Amino acid sequence: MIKAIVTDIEGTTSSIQFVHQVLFPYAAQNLADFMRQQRGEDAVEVALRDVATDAKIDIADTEALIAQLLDWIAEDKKITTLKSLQGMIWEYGYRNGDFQAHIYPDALEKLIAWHKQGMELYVYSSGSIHAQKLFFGFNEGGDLRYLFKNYFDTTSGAKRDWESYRRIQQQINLPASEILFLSDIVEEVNAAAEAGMQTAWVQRESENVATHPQHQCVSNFADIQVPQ
Ligand SMILES: CSCCC(=O)C(=O)COP(=O)(O)O
Ligand SMILES: [Mg+2]
Repeated sequence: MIKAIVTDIEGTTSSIQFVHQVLFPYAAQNLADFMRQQRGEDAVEVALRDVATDAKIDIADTEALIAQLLDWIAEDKKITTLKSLQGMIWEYGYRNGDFQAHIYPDALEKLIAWHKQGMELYVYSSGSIHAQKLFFGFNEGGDLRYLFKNYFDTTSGAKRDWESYRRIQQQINLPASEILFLSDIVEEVNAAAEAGMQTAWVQRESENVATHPQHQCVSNFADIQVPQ
């Protein structure tokens, strides 16, 4: 019996291209202006203090902090403080109508159907919770935030670490076996399975879907089985 579904975003509900060709470049292009305008704001300073400590940079050296953050964006680092700052920058783009977040039609259809059936839906992404709410709030499918009961990010831990899924399961407050986790990254579904969750490995761009003994293996949401 599945009572809750937790989904990844990039590569699962939505295309990798949108994240890598729209969101990441927007953050990179607007980072310097954002930093120069927003230094002094509490949330920005909290994030920058972590960046300065992690990278051993003087907190007063704005240009060095910008250079470090640009390197991390280019390397697609899933660092919580970077993700927090990216979310703040994306907010301008979404609110300005520069872009809307992508969602695959099969994901949209299934998420709506599962929600109507009373399934609890959650998101677990490396993007900050603020960024996730923007993603589903300013979405090609409309404002989809009503679909989700809660959101988890890397403050619950890294997505390839099984203990992160244990923490999420405790927050959801259901037995792990009643939670289905969806992701395009096999290491993430492996970690969720290690924590006892049911899993579906979503392989969107694959001509031939690889099989796996522990996971449902699908190419889109229409093929996901949800025993109820
Ligand atoms: C919240 S949308 C931006 C996604 C993002 O920043 C990212 O790194 C994608 O990570 P995911 O865990 O969704 O694959
Ligand atoms: Mg993903």
